[in-house]
Amino acid sequence: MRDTPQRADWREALLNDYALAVLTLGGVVAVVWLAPFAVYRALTANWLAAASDAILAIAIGAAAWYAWRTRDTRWPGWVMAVAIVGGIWAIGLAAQFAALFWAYPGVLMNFFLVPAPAAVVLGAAAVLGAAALSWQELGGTEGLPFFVITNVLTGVFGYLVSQQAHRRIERWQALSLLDPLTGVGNRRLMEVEFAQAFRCGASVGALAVLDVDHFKAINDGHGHEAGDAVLRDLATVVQSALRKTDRLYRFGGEEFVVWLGQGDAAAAAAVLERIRQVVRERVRIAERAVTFSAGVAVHTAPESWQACLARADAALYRAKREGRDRVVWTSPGEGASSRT
Ligand SMILES: Nc1nc2c(ncn2[C@@H]2O[C@H](COP(=O)(O)OP(=O)(O)OP(=O)(O)O)[C@@H](O)[C@H]2O)c(=O)[nH]1
Repeated sequence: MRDTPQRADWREALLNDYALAVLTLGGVVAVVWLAPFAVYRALTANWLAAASDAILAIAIGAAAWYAWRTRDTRWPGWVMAVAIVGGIWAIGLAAQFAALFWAYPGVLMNFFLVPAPAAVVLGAAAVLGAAALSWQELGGTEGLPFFVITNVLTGVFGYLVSQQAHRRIERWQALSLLDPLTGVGNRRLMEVEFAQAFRCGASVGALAVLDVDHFKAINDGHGHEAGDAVLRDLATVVQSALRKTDRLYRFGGEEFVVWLGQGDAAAAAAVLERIRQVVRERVRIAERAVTFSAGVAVHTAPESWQACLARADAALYRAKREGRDRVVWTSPGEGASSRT
């Protein structure tokens, strides 16, 4: 039987994003373990334990829910990591020897939720805090070293595996999501980021498609390597003119996409004007300025990114037809307007 798209989607998300997988695991524990325990403690009038179980269940459950909704695991990761420390302390405070075994998955999970130094600090705080609070249950100096050393080993294992996973992901991202010639994001990264940004249905700024003018002539006249150097210079120069919130992608060939994610059309126009100026000043081939044409579309929700990009592309073709070295704007319902 073939997977439905939704099923394949959540399975892919779990397999590809280990922070999301760990948050999901935490969410499951919160729902099937902590929440029933909170109810049980309340029914047996153990109010403090009921309250702490309920707080943990809500915090971890909400973090997992938020991560699934937004696919953003940064804040949920922190919430769950801190909740884990709180939970382990609560176990120490309640002096429940058997429940101290929760420390091991907790220490391990934190390495997949927050950066390694934070996971080390949180893990140490959780284990030492719980050990100090359950000194008696651990058998004092007899049990304590075992508890600490086995947790340290768990932490070292978590550190090694999470660091290897991080490195692999970084390498994979560099190979699959960055353009090897210019170092900027490639079309695949653009699609991933646009799908993420446009999914909430709000307006996300403006998209511009930039295309180097007469690039074939540059290649034919100066060689393919000189053409490559122009593309590299152009990417560096455009990147330097962008704001922190803007994104640059190589769409393919001599075509780039700029996502001007913040501010209104006037702010986007100012950035594009800056780009035009710096490219003209700093990207040269045999002392001659290299120019580009651009089409820009201001996004209006709920337009899809594909439709927005198609409008920017249509505007680019108008810029080429009108003589190149210019920026043509279009917005939904309006005809394209030209600014050189
Ligand atoms: N050096 C180099 N050339 C490339 C690369 N990718 C595509 N090209 C070349 O880019 C050129 C694009 O040419 P055209 O599509 O005719 O466009 P153009 O000459 O820039 O003309 P206009 O866009 O109409 O101004 C082709 O010659 C491609 O071979 C690349 O990675 N490096």
